[in-house]
Amino acid sequence: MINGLLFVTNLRQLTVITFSSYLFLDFFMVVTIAQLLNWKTQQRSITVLTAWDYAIAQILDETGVDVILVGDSLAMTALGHETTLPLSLDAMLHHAAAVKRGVKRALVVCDLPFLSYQESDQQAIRSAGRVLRETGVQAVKLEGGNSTIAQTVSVLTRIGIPVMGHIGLTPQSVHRLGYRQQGKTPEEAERIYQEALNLTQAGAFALILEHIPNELAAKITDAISIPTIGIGAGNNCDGQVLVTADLLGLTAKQPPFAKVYTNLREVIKEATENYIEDVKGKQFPK
Ligand SMILES: Nc1nc(=O)c2c([nH]1)NC[C@@H]1CN(c3ccc(C(=O)N[C@@H](CCC(=O)O)C(=O)O)cc3)CN21
Ligand SMILES: CC(C)C(=O)C(=O)O
Ligand SMILES: [Mg+2]
Repeated sequence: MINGLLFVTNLRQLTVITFSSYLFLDFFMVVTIAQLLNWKTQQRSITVLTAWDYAIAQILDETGVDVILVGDSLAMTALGHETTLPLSLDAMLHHAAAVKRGVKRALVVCDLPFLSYQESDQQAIRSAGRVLRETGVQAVKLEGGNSTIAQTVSVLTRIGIPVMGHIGLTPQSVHRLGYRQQGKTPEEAERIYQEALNLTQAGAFALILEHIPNELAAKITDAISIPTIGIGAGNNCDGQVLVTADLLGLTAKQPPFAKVYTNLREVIKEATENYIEDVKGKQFPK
């Protein structure tokens, strides 16, 4: 309101005000799937981060991040498993419900764990249905883009369950693919491109592109109407996702494409050492 009064003073200020009120509105608006599509057309980058519990989700939501993903990477980062495969649907529901309780603004998406959707469309409906009913999150994500997976996405979408796709490096296939970059040969790139079209056609509302060449991610982003969210897929996607445990430096080792913004392992160690010293030295409690 105060800014609105200021704009009459000169034209340069008007530009500043308009821009800042855009950010201001973004910050207080609850994020919807329709908004993600708008942001793609406006070329306003979509920010996505993972979360695994209430406290982290609440902190991330307060920053104004757009989408919070309850990623099955929590099997590795929070539960200590070697891969994402051991995570059960019940364990995922437990984490997703906690995350959702911490979120007021961001759109919350939950990964469907390994073998909670690949068996049949019926299994996918039951699993995705449980995720929505028992946790309150707004959408599910599943891995792959072949015709079978696209069919599953189509079935879920048609019964009203929003689905985010995930192609390129799909960690639930680690024993077949490893963690190498995907889509390096022209044949592989063409297959991944087709998968992006399949999933768009099937009704997915957005696509994760993981660990594929920049040019392939750019080509897919240009070709499809839904937002692409990259991780190790270059700077030409409609948004980016990072595993929050990597961003915070909670993980001992990160993928080559991750950016570590702070070292919480060190911060936690120092605080803990200070506590131990205080107790042993009778400095706490006073
Ligand atoms: N903490 C964490 N961050 C992630 O981004 C993440 C997970 N966990 N768990 C699930 C998957 C696994 N991811 C990974 C893990 C390792 C590489 C990696 O080290 N790639 C190397 C070597 C691959 C190889 O040959 O084995 C590369 O140069 O591509 C990539 C993605 C991404 N996802
Ligand atoms: C890295 C993101 C896309 C993910 O699927 C996860 O964290 O499980
Ligand atoms: Mg995942």
